Amino acid sequence: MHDLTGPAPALFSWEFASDPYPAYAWLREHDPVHWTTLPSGVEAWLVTRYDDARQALADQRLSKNPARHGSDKTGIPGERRAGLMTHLLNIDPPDHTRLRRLVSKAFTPRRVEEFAPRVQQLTDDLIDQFIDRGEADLIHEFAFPLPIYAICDLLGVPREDQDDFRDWAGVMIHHGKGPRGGVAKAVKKMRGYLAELIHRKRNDLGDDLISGLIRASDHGEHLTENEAAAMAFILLFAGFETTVNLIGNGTYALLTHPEQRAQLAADPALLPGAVEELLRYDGPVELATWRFAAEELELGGRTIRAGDPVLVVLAAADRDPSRFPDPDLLDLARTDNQHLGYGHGIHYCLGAPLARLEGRAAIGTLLRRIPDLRLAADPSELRWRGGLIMRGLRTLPVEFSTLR
Ligand code: HEM
Repeated sequence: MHDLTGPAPALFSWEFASDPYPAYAWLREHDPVHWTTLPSGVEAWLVTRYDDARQALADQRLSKNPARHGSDKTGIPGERRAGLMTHLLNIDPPDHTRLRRLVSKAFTPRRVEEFAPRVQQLTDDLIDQFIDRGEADLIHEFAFPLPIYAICDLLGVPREDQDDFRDWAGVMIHHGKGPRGGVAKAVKKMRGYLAELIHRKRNDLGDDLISGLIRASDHGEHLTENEAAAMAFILLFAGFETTVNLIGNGTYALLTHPEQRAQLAADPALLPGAVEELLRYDGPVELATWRFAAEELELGGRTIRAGDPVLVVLAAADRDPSRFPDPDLLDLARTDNQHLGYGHGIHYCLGAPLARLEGRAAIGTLLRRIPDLRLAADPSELRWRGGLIMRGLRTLPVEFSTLR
C-alpha cells in the first residue's frame, strides 16, 4: 500500500522515473484530474482514474490534432507536424477514419497470424547469439532488435537494409552510437528511405504490408505517397519502442517476482493472460499521446478549457483499486483484466495482435530456453529512460548457467 496521507509528491523527478506508482496513487486519491507543469514547461491535465481515463480516451471532443484549433501547447515544433507526423495518432475523423480503414485492410489479424513462425525464428536466433555466454543485456541484445526486425519484415523492408533501420531506430531512442542531436537526421534518413521504397513497390507489388497499403489505396480510397510514408513511419514508431518495453518491463517484472515466474514456467497455458497482466502492471505506454480539448468540457469534476492539453495516464488508470482488486500485486492468473495498456476508443492500438504475438514469443521462449535466468544487478542500480510517454529500462543485465 502507498502512503496517501503525506504531501503532494514530486512528479517527474529521478525517483519518480524509477517508480511513479506511489505518486500516481496519491493523485488518484487527492487530485485525480491534475493540472501540472511538465519538465518541458508545458502545462497539461493528467487524468489518473480508470473511469475518467476510459471516458477521456473515447471522448471525441478531445482532439488529436492541435493544428485544428490553433492551440499547439506541446512545444513540438511545427515542421515536425508536417510530413511523417500527419499520421493516425495526430489526426481526427474523418481523415482518421479513412486512413485507419485503409491500413486495417492491409494489416489484418490473418497477416499477423501468418507471421508467427517468423517471429519465433527471430526470437530463437537472437537468443542463440547470447545463450552460450552466460550473461547478456536483454534490452540491447533481445528486446531492442526483435521488434525492429519484425516490423521491417512485415513492412517489406529488404533484409539487407534492415540494419540501417536498426541504427536509425537506435538513434531515435538513444540506444545507438549516434550523437544525441542525430534524431532529426535519423528521421530524415528514414523518411527518404521509406519514400523511395514506396515508390519502388508501386511498380513491383509483393506480399508485404506496404504493398498491401498500396493495393488497398488503389481500390477506391486514395492514399497519397506522403500518407503512405507517414503510415509506414507510424507503424515503425508506434510498434518499436512499445514492444521493446513490453519485453523489457515484462521480463524485469518476472525476474523480480520469482513465485509468479515459477507459476508461469509450470503452466505455459498462463502465458497469454500473463502478458496482459504484465501490460497492466508495468506497461510500455505510461501516458497516452497528446489530446487537446476542442471545446470546454467536464472531466472527473474539473473544467477543461478549450485548447487545454490532456494526458491520460494509462499507468495510473491500470493501478486504480476501484477497477482492479489489489492493483499493485502482479497476478499472472488475474481474470477480468480489461487494462488500458493499448488505449481505448478510435485510437486503440492497431498493432495489438502483433504486440501480443511478439510479447508471448519473446517472454515464453526466454523462460523456456533459459530457466535459470537471473537479474545481474540490484534493481536500485537499473536506470529507466526518462521520456514522457514511454516507460522502459535503459539496460537489463542478466546472467544464467551455460550448462544445459
Ligand atoms: C506492447 C506493445 C504496444 C503497446 C503497449 C501499444 C500501445 C498503444 C497505445 C496505448 C495506443 C493509443 C495511444 C493513444 O490513444 O494516445 C497505440 C496506438 C497505436 N499503436 Fe500501439 N502499442 C504497442 C505495439 C504496437 C505495434 C507492434 C504496432 C504496429 C506495428 C502499433 C501500432 C499502433 C498504431 C498505428 C497506433 C495508432 C492507432 C490510431 O491512432 O488509430 N502498436 N498503441
